[in-house]
Amino acid sequence: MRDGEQSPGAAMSREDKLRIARALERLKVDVIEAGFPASSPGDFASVKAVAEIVKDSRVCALARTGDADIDRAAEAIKPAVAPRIHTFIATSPLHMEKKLRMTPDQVVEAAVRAVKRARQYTDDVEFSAEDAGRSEMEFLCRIFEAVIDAGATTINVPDTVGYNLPQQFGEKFRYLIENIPNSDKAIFSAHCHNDLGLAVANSLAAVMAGARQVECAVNGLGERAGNAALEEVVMAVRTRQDLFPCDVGVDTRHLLACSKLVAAITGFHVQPNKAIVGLNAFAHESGIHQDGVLKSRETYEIMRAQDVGWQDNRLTLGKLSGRNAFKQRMSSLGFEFASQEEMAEAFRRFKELADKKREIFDEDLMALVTDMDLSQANERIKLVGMKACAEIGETPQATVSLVIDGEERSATAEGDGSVDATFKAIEAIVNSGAQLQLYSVQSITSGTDAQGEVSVRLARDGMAVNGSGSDTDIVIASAKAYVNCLNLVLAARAHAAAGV
Ligand SMILES: CC(=O)SCCNC(=O)CCNC(=O)[C@H](O)C(C)(C)COP(=O)(O)OP(=O)(O)OC[C@H]1O[C@@H](n2cnc3c(N)ncnc32)[C@H](O)[C@@H]1OP(=O)(O)O
Ligand SMILES: CC(C)C(=O)C(=O)O
Repeated sequence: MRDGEQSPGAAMSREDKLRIARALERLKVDVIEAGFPASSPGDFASVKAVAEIVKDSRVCALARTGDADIDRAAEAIKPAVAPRIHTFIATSPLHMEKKLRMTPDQVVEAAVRAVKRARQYTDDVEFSAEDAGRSEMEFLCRIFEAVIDAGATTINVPDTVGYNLPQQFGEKFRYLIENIPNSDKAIFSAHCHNDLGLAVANSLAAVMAGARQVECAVNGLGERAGNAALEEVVMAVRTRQDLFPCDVGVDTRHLLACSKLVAAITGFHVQPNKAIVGLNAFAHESGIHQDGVLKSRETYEIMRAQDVGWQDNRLTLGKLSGRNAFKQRMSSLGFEFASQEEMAEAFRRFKELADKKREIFDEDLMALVTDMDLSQANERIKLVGMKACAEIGETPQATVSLVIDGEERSATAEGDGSVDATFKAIEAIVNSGAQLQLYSVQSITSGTDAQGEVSVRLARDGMAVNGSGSDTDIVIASAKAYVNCLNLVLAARAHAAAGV
């Protein structure tokens, strides 16, 4: 949480940190580094609040080597069941000379003094040699031996600027553990940054070489290009138990929920192709893969989607998909083909459509097999008026007027926000019984006058329908998308009723 928050733009309030701390505890992480209490009164209060509520994980606070930082950290974590102080100082020639303006001897002295002071507050003290990735090995051995003697129980080796390569980083751990006389009295830890995209690989190399703590962040957040992604480190160790000499205690079924919470709080959304928690991490688009997965999941999946919190894997349909996936999806929508010829003809038309359209939705498939062109579907419902009010301290309200088959009807409803109130007002008129499965807004261009494009997915009777609407006002765009979806649902239902 501490380094994750160092992502530019990801600063978190006390309430945000509490929500994330609860999620991390549910995930069963061993240590939550909650913040840097000396950095501000607000962060001090956040760390203290986290220390007060977390019971099952250690709660750690970061501090520079100065007395004031250590004392502030100690005060913040005092309420914790298992408090840890993490103190650090830079050890690379560049940092010592240019940033700290200290000699190596002064750095060792400051480190030892800080660890001893921290030990007066807790017997769980971590020491980090900042920029260890560019530090001299002999100096690292010297300072680590000294701080272990002073009482440090965890020795962290940060690749602060993400400069190392996996083999090299692993070698460093091997060298340190073998050459520091008292290395057996501390747990060695890796803290890797992702400047070269190697944070996870370097962390894993460190574990192979003897590290037993990995400092990581959900979704790989952190200073600059971020830290090692927690979910990737955890699943690599869990999935390759044949190679790792240790396991992790994390309850992986909460990984996705935790990732979503962190994304929602920080506003840093996860890219679709992100390992483990990206939307496409368990989605198969191409025919050969889909066929394999349908026959035996393991052909193209090394992990189970359910084990990291997804409901299931997904077979998406597009121009690269094959007959088996197409047939399976049609069957799940309730269509069984009467003959091979009928199936071949439907598949031919599916491919034709897929060449034109990037994503194929369920209603496109319905249209294919029922010969109806949903894009031309009659608009039985028309949005002719709407008003939405949102005032601070008042419940949002919306009034919507629709013309349905020529007859105008209006309704007013309240909701959790203007969009929710609008959807409720529409439902008060049409009473469709459909479930809202997805709502997303995207701005088509930048600027506050940009058009908002809203996508809505409604599901009914096992069929999902996607509608969209755009407007410079996102509440109106939302109403248009919902009505568009309802028209598609009605068209599909009418077709089904007509037995087409
Ligand atoms: C690698 C990492 O991620 S380390 C963690 C980084 N996180 C942060 O910096 C977030 C919190 N930081 C802050 O809020 C502020 O930087 C503070 C409160 C810590 C310090 O603020 P300021 O007193 O205004 O100092 P400023 O940030 O300008 O400079 C840092 C000072 O700390 C010193 N310093 C840096 N690391 C250490 C250390 N480990 N031990 C002792 N002093 C240190 C620097 O040399 C510099 O000292 P100087 O002012 O004598 O030149
Ligand atoms: C304080 C240390 C562990 C750190 O964040 C870094 O070196 O990147």
